[in-house]
Amino acid sequence: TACSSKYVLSQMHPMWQGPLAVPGGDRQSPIDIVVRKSVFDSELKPLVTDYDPDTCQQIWNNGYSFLVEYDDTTDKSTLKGGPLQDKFRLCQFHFHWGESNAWGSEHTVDRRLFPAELHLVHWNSDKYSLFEEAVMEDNGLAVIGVFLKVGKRHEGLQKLVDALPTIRHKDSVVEFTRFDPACLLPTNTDDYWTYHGSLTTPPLTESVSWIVMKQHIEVSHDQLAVFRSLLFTSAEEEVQKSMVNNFRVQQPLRGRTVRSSFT
Ligand SMILES: CC[C@H](C)CCC(=O)Nc1ccc(S(N)(=O)=O)cc1
Ligand SMILES: [Zn+2]
Repeated sequence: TACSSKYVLSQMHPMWQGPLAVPGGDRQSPIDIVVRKSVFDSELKPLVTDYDPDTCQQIWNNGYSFLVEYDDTTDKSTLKGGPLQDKFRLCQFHFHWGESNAWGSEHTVDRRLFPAELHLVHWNSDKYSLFEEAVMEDNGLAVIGVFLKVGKRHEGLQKLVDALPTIRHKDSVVEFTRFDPACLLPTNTDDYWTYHGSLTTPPLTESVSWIVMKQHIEVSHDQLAVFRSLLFTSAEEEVQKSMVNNFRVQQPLRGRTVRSSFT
């Protein structure tokens, strides 16, 4: 899909972590969510996700994370409600993780780090006709963030974990069908924080309505270990580098308010 091919353009080695010159740069992501400074907003609605597993197409290693991509040529897998005024189309989901269980998430809650974080990426199909248009607009994207904790095995995740050894190297892709991303959402999707931010990898465009779930999901130690068996490097490269620590450091809040859907 468009979102995926474009994503490969933006794949960068984590070395870019530095303060890249970003237009404006006053609404960058990720951030630390300071719970006691978040503001309850009673206008915030429950999230409404409507994902069709038949739109799942492929899974691939883009040299920074692994992406599960969805057919976003129709409104078959959508997100609406929450803080959003429009309908958003799912185009892909991916994760960020650490080399150890002590860190790996991009967002933090009162400075608390999680071992990994899931991002479900959607674009505003009411206002734009293509992902790459939406990615440049300030209300173009909506990304749901879900924290992962190490605990019991996540049955729904296992199908995805089993596919990872087939895409160990950068630019490898395999067909991946009939995966319902709703199984990766926590049981409670009514409680979330939301704020206006950016993509967390280049082009770092400030086009994202972030929706960070309060409730985490659990995955097993072994499942997370398979994430770490992926490689940043392609098959040809002599030195193979483990795909770990593919997260961006927290960015300044710059006066933004984080709203909460719960008290
Ligand atoms: C013109 C298209 C441009 C290359 C964007 C391609 C893309 O989809 N990038 C992307 C998506 C999600 C995140 S995150 N980690 O969820 O903030 C980071 C980067
Ligand atoms: Zn991400």
